[in-house]
Amino acid sequence: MEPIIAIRGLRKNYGQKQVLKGIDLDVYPGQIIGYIGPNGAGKSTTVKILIGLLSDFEGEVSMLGQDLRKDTLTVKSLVGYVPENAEIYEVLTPVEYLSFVGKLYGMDDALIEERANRMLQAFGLLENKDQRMDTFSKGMRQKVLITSGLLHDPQIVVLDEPLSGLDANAVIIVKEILSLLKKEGKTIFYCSHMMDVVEKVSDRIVLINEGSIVADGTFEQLKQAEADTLEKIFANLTGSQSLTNVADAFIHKNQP
Ligand SMILES: Nc1ncnc2c1ncn2[C@@H]1O[C@H](COP(=O)(O)OP(=O)(O)OP(=O)(O)O)[C@@H](O)[C@H]1O
Repeated sequence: MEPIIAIRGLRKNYGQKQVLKGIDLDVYPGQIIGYIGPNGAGKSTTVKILIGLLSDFEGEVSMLGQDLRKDTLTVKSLVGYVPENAEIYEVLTPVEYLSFVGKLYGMDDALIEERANRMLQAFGLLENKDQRMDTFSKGMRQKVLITSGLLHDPQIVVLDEPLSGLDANAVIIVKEILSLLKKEGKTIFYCSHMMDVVEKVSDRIVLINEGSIVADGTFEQLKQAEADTLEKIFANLTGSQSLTNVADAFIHKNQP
């Protein structure tokens, strides 16, 4: 099977700082990849490259067989992106915002309305659909962002910490949405710090540390190689010192 996302020798620098140090990764159609790593590991940088927001990288990235550098527009039309936070146009209502997003993807009005209503209803936001979003809570805005990322029925869905601000019920809905998308054959690239969710929804976990992949496999494979929970696996492979000692040093003055 051909990979739907193929990343070869991906490097990215910000000034002198090398943030991605040669990432090689093949993602196959229908996989849910949990892309995890400590703060500053390079997850969002990878995501920004995949969705075509950053183009000054070294290496090769192809999505759906298209070279990202040569055909950014096609790739963008087939990929859905759900960010953690976005500059959402707060003076708009969800209906206005989603209609704007849908039109950018070339969708017709009837399809936008049908899909937007269905998704907003699932999130319990239908009664707020004509309300300006500057009156919304963080979680309500996040639900609109998730809806806008999935509105055009993309083949690949890239999510960067999408559960930020969501209540427990919405988290359950999003987890369910991810497994339904998988059943439809969509490919999901999911970045998160919520280890319990990653453990449950991902069928492959890729752990990145300081710009390099340090583990790649199913949760079962990582468990056999490292430890019995994803939290422990994460700590084993990325913690430079005992995390308990770090907490202790944070709270207590060093004893002479
Ligand atoms: N625009 C930028 N200019 C300079 N440095 C940047 C920029 N964006 C990110 N970096 C640096 O690149 C490194 C990787 O950042 P990135 O946002 O990809 O990490 P991350 O794994 O997503 O982290 P987090 O879990 O905290 O979101 C960090 O050291 C960060 O300071």
